[in-house]
Amino acid sequence: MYFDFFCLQAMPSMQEIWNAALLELQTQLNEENIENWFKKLRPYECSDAKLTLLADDPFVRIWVRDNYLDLIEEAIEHAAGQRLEIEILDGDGLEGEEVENIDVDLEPMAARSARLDESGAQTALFDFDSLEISAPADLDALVSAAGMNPRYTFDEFVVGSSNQFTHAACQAVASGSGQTYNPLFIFGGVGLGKTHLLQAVGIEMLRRNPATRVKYLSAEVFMNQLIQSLRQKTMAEFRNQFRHDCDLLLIDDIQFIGGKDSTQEEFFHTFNALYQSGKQIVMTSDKTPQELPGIEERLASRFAWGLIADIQPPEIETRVAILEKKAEDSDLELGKDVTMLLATSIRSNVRELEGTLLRMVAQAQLMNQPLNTDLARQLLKRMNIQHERSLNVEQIIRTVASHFDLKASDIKGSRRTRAISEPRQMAMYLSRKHTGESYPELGRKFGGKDHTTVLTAFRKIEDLVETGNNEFAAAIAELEALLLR
Ligand SMILES: Nc1ncnc2c1ncn2[C@@H]1O[C@H](COP(=O)(O)OP(=O)(O)OP(=O)(O)O)[C@@H](O)[C@H]1O
Repeated sequence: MYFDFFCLQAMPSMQEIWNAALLELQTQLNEENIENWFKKLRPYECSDAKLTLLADDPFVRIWVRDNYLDLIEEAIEHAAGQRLEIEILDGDGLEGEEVENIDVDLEPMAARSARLDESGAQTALFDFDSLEISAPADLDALVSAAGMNPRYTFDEFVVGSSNQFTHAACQAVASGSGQTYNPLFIFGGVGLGKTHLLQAVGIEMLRRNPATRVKYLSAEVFMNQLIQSLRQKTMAEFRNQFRHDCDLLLIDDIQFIGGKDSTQEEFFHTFNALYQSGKQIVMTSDKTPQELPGIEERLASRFAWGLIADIQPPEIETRVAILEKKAEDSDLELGKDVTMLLATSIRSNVRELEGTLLRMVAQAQLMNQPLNTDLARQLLKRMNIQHERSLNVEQIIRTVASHFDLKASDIKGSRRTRAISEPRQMAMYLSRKHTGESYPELGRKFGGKDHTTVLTAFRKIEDLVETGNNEFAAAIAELEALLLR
């Protein structure tokens, strides 16, 4: 067997293969992972087909086997030049080679690869530009190891006018075409998808190049790690991990460092070091840099050097699309009426929208009932969620009348020409659906009609909309868009 190990024309030892694999893993996983799992393994035996590693701690053995085996196999394949089966055995009582110095060279693999390519003198073993993560499971492992949620991808994000600018900026950064957007500063209200987009940048960069050293953390975690490093006198390592061992820094909720002077001081130097070496920084916040309370001017001005992008609460079409996507992803069947009811009840927080949907579905299942609008309305009431803006019958009558060039008195009157009776029936349908008032009460509000007239109108329009009658469905959708905006 011939190993091309870091361009040295010699057979590498089992220890060298393991060291090289660890070096590659170091470029993909954070230090904590390396310390907790990989430094606790040692190579034991190597044949043409198999490399055996030992772990003294049974938990480490099981955890690594269940979570990182694919990654190890890939790293070993790159190091050894061929695929080997990896086996992890209980090391208790077995002698293995101690792994002493895996930090032989902290220069990132990608940089090493590029330097060697440029010189042309040698062939680099690792070509990260062409390195593709084949199985999504590998990407998921990288993403989880970086502390991110594999679900927070661009694909899972529903784009609407409230977030399309920020979404586009994030995509530009992730594809490397947004080099002037440094830093990218995302701000917006609670639960609107800031963290989702922030992590989507990291996930996309890892997908494009698994060797990217992505650091994702909240500003609070940054501060906690800083305090711990000060206590444990490990500041050099703390600084290194952010200032040098990082290609992309994703900081969530930067507003947290407001008023925390030492954290701001440290972050200021981290920011400068990364910025000067051309490394991308993306931050999220609940306010613009200038509005952040307790943030030093020198930091606030730096935050505004690149691009500031905001996320607004989603408009009705986006709320509906988000609900449909979440329902589809969870294999849930959600009627159009229920979707609309939820989308009109929760307007300003996507997290709440998503959470309420899942709770409602779970409760309907527990009660063994289909999730129709009546049950959904009851559940919303029980969850103490009111329509954020409640519609009343008068408003609906006026809106329908003006949409069809009629007067409110036509809708409430008794003329039965089609041009009037159809809009009247639609107004009755919308009133029942969006106010939930009883049929007799609605009859009174529609000019003293019998409750069966309202009931018949409601059922007729509901039927037409559900069976996909385009003319009626389109008219109702237009009216709802007008009423619920
Ligand atoms: N446009 C969207 N498409 C799909 N899912 C979304 C969208 N916006 C938000 N979400 C979902 O809503 C939830 C909350 O989003 P996220 O945590 O990113 O909000 P945030 O703005 O960071 O909130 P906070 O201000 O509380 O930190 C997540 O599950 C996210 O996937």
